[in-house]
Amino acid sequence: MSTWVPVPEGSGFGVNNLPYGVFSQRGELPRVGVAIGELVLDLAELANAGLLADRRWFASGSLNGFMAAGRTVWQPTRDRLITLLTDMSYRDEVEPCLSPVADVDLHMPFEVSDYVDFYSSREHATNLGRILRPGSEPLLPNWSHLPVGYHGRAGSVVPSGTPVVRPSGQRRGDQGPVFGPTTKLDVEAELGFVVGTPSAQGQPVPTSGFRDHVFGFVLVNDWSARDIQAWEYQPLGPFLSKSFATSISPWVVPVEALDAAHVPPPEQDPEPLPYLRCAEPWGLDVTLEISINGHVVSRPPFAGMYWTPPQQLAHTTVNGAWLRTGDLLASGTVSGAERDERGSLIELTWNGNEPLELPDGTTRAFLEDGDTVRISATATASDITPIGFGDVVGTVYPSPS
Ligand SMILES: O=C(O)/C=C/C(=O)CC(=O)CC(=O)O
Ligand SMILES: [Ca+2]
Ligand SMILES: [Mg+2]
Repeated sequence: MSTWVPVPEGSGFGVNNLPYGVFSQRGELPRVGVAIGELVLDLAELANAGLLADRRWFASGSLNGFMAAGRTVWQPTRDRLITLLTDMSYRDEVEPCLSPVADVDLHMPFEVSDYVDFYSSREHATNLGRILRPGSEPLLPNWSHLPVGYHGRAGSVVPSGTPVVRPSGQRRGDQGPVFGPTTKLDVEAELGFVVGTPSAQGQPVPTSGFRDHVFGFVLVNDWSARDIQAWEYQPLGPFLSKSFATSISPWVVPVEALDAAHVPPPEQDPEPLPYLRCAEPWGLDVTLEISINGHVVSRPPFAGMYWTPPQQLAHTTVNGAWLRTGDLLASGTVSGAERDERGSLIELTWNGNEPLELPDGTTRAFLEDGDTVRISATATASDITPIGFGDVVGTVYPSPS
């Protein structure tokens, strides 16, 4: 499959990807677009020109309408876009609908309904257990029987580029709690998936229903204040330590685009209960990359995640809780077995005890004001053109207090 659009080598946005996002030209209203190479294809304009069936989903400041329309709309739209971008005979009509991504503003791609965050990397969960609960078993007995998760704060999910203001809160002190700006500001590199088609109240979605309900994947940075977290989290889990900002990437990679990147996930022992079994191999051969101020500090491998996206979806709905368009379910921090595969600073620096040395001569235990964190990811099966997720970026601003 080759496109007439010039796609630079290694772009990650080839015609096999076509991620959806929301963008605006200077002075114009946001609308839906698709990334190809270093360009964005304006779907509202394409529909205006009579080249796409329906305009109302695309002349919109969010993907929610299109996502709610379901797979019977997503699939023909994707097929049509591939035709328009590969068949030379459409070039003259389609070209006016392309603009350089560098010339547009990218927005929040969808409105988040609910936000769930899992804890599905065995390596991450083991590291956090060792750091936060030394002297006890790092993994609690439930961990290998269900994908542990918590409901996060949907309203604090922000698009890439949004400044992250250093949060204040309580942390443990020698003579009782201390209040002030966090001294342990951290990141968590994750992939998230977003629900398109809702489900009915009381009707669990099986693992085999993943494709019917899920629209696509984004990158997630679950910013975390580790000192606030360590003091507040027992027994109900993280609250203010993670609700001040969660950043997502602007491009939503369609579920189908990743079909070529599936790999068998790690073997699950003990065998999960029947509702968590999954016939398809839903490991994803995606490598994330975390950089601080332009220096790569880690490359976490998503293929090693113990609990897979369909298992997370089935677990979320097994009690009859229903899905809504815009529900965002994040994987949990992606960490591999090697030090340079860990998905958070608390792991990379072992709670600040082993600071990272950056090539610019500075060291980091946790984030400093002014630091810019960039997380990117690519699916790179050997026989496919790499599929990029773009990136999610955030700069730390000082506490206002
Ligand atoms: O082990 C803990 O108490 C806490 C762990 C986390 O902070 C992780 C969390 O947000 C879930 C994840 O990203 O894996
Ligand atoms: Ca997290
Ligand atoms: Mg909520």
